[in-house]
Amino acid sequence: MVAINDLAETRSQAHLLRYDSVRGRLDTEVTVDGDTILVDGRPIRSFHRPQVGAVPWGDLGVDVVLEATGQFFAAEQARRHLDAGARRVVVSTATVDPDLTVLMGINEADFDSRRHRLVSPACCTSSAAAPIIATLRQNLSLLGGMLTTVHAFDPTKSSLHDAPHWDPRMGRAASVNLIPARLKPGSLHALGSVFPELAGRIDGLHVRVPAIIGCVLDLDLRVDRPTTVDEVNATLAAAAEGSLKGYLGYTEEPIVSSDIIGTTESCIVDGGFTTVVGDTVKVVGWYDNEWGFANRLADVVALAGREVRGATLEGP
Ligand SMILES: NC(=O)c1ccc[n+]([C@@H]2O[C@H](COP(=O)([O-])OP(=O)(O)OC[C@H]3O[C@@H](n4cnc5c(N)ncnc54)[C@H](O)[C@@H]3O)[C@@H](O)[C@H]2O)c1
Repeated sequence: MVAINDLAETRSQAHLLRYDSVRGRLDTEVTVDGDTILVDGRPIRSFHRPQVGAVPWGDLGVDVVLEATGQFFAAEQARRHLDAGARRVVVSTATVDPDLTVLMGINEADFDSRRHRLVSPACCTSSAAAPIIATLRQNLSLLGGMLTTVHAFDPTKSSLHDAPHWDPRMGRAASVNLIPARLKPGSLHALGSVFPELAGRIDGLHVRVPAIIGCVLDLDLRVDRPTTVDEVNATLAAAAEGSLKGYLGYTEEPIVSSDIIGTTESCIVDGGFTTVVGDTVKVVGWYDNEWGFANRLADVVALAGREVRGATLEGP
């Protein structure tokens, strides 16, 4: 890592790297020298520039910028990092207009370093649904779907008290409410772009709840032929041990959300809840919205950076 840009002062960034209320204390030396953070002796420059594209990434020799402020995920904004000299940009959420949405384990082979300069790994929820969809569509044609995720509250909401917000529900105190919202267009675009048969045929909502980390996904898919719980579970369990190992997990243990903190898969299917009624298959899966998704971000940053130095760029 070469540099960080955040509104927070350097000491505060270093402190939050060392101490985390969920993951505990980092077992590595972190010190500060002016506007440089030293992690195990390795220097990381720290900038504090609120405008996107204000850090001279080119001068710093940066290959990939991870745009993770939550403010600049639209392509028009995130591309300013490219104007500032970054070779590639990965946005940390689902967006409607990336050069490519990469769902690890599913379509990373589509990544073309020459054409794809702005890449999205989707969001934690769409990347949790994706390995289930990718697995079941191999055996069953998918006609449509609905999903609900019960999701730990996150910094996009007011946490402690009611506050003004463009979405009145999102402004309400997240620590004492269940707060429903529709899935964002970026999440739907991510799934529809990688699974074209579901474009316009999948939707849903998330319900933010007062848990610090952890989400449970309830995914209902309409399928084109009769199936059984055993067939669905066997297919998902096989993928978890085979083609999607590391991205999809499978359990029949009676777990709750605390039990998935620190897991690295995009989703862990809870086979005990799989249900089939008529042409509808319900699959339930757990995911760590922070550490699990951070692992996907790291995967996609590595993918975007891998060939960057040798790549010949197409277009501006
Ligand atoms: N938290 C999750 O579960 C989760 C999961 C998947 C994706 N995401 C996505 O990741 C993004 C960030 O989420 P987060 O939970 O890490 O939020 P966060 O609030 O913890 O982190 C955002 C950081 O960006 C900094 N920042 C804000 N505006 C800035 C600006 N103009 N310039 C520079 N720095 C700025 C903030 O100081 C903060 O440190 C969002 O797009 C979110 O949708 C979050």
